[in-house]
Amino acid sequence: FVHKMGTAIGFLTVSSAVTMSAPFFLGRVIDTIYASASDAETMTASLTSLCIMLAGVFLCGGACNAARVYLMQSSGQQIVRNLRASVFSSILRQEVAFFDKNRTGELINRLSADTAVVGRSITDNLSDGLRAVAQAAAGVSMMFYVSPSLASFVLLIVPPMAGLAVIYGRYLRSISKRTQDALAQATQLAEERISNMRTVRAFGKELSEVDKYTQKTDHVLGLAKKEAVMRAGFFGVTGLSGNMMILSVLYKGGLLMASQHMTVGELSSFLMYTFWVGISIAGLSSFYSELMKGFGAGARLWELLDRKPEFPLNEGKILPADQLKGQLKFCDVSFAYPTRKEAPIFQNLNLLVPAGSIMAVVGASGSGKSSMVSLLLRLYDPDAGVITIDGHDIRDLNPYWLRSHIGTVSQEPVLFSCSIRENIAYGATDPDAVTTEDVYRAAKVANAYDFIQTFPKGFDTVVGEKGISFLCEMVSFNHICGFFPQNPKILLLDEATSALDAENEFLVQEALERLMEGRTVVIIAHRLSTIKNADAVAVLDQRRIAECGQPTELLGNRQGLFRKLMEKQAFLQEEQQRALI
Ligand SMILES: Nc1ncnc2c1ncn2[C@@H]1O[C@H](COP(=O)(O)OP(=O)(O)OP(=O)(O)O)[C@@H](O)[C@H]1O
Repeated sequence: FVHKMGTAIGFLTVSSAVTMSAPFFLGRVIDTIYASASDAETMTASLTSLCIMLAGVFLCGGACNAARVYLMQSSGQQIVRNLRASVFSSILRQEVAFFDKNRTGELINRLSADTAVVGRSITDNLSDGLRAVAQAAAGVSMMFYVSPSLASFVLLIVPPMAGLAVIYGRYLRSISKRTQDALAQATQLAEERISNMRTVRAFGKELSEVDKYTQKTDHVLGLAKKEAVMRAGFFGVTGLSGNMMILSVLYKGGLLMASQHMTVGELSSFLMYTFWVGISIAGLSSFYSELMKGFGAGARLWELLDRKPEFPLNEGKILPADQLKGQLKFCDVSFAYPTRKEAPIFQNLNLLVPAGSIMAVVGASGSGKSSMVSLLLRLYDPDAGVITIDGHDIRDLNPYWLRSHIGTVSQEPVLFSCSIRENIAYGATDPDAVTTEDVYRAAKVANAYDFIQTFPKGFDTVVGEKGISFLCEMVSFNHICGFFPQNPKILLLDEATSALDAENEFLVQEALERLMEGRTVVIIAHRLSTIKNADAVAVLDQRRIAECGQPTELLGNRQGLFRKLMEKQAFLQEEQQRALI
């Protein structure tokens, strides 16, 4: 990169030198024409040779300029690419709580829009800016060389213009940050509504959502208009002062010519230099505005790039896999989600899941069943207390290692929009090494093979529908279990309630039961059959485990919470059946 930039700056120097020497030589051409105007033959000869030489020099300058633009642009695109990769990597490293606080739309906006703004500001813009600086400097020097007195007169205009530029730059920087923020909010709104389109449609909110989005974009538009007014004012003033400058050069230059202090060629050269300096200053001011915009967007990016995730990603203790028994223990665990500190989910929760046993967790909706799973996966850390696996605090363990030894099947698995085959292989350590046979074998273990074959495209079906994705997750999970060395000792299952039809549900259930053998299982249970087959049931209530014991034992306690919960469920099921009839 440094090498490329160095070469580009070399080309820039040559092309600018050629450009900036042009007015000087053109002045000479004019003087030649003037001096030999009466002698046509001499004039033709000297004019031809001068013009041929100059054309060669200009050709060289043009080529250098093209090379500079190419090099700058390509290294600029390289910077944008690297920036995008680093920002994406930094986002993916953050702890789960970070994603509760920062919405997807906003992060996507940083990844696409902010990187583009920063990219533009340090690529094309930097290249044009450097050129403008070089040309302005050379132009001013040449102006002094041609006529020091005229130059000092003209340059009186520079200090007030510089002051104006500084004020304008400051304003632009702040407004650009506000515009990017407003844009992020609009993107976030759009992202949420598009991804929850079903809800929007169900409530018939399309028009009001369009209104809301329009309001957000109106805000962006308002800011953009303010920026436009500022820009208009600034460019108007710079344009006007440029013209005034030329006018004053002609006036004062004319007087100097009259007093024989300047030739017509010198005045022409000077005028051309004034033009060049004017153009370069205009270039500098747009360079400056783009740079300020880049700083505005960049500030948000650096913030993200510099952010250290609260949890390590891949450091900590690794236990020998064959020694892992899978005993799980919650000791006095208290926890509240970082975004809702005022609403604790657990307070002094205690639970022991012996190695190799099946623990069904039940509780009312919102009692924190899924939160227990999140804590076990170390997506969040408890505020107090410890969670251990075989007596080891999970905070001391390597999170990668921990998660590779815990198999999870969630209620609503979100898969990527690729084929079932690719989704099945996703869980593997090296998805590229997974063969078609591996995929089929995994599908068979999960009882999903026949089901998947019923789709017209079989394993090449692109995942989307809920039922299909659930089965795929099953298969991918089996894959990890059965064919890969990790072979998770611990399973965390969030039992599906409704995604499948009766026949497939039976098949999935059967596959799950086969998988549970010989592993420690924590299952968020919704079915009575699952609960009855578990070794123990834990009932979550009031931020702790209210009851824990064998299912039959707990059912025996008529006043117990479990019994009440079950009665309610049985009642509800009866109601549902009656409604169906
Ligand atoms: N990421 C989060 N940030 C803030 N609050 C959350 C988050 N996830 C869940 N909660 C809240 O924590 C509480 C417990 O949620 P949790 O999903 O663990 O309950 P649950 O028992 O699994 O419920 P359900 O049976 O409906 O899935 C709920 O009030 C929920 O709104």
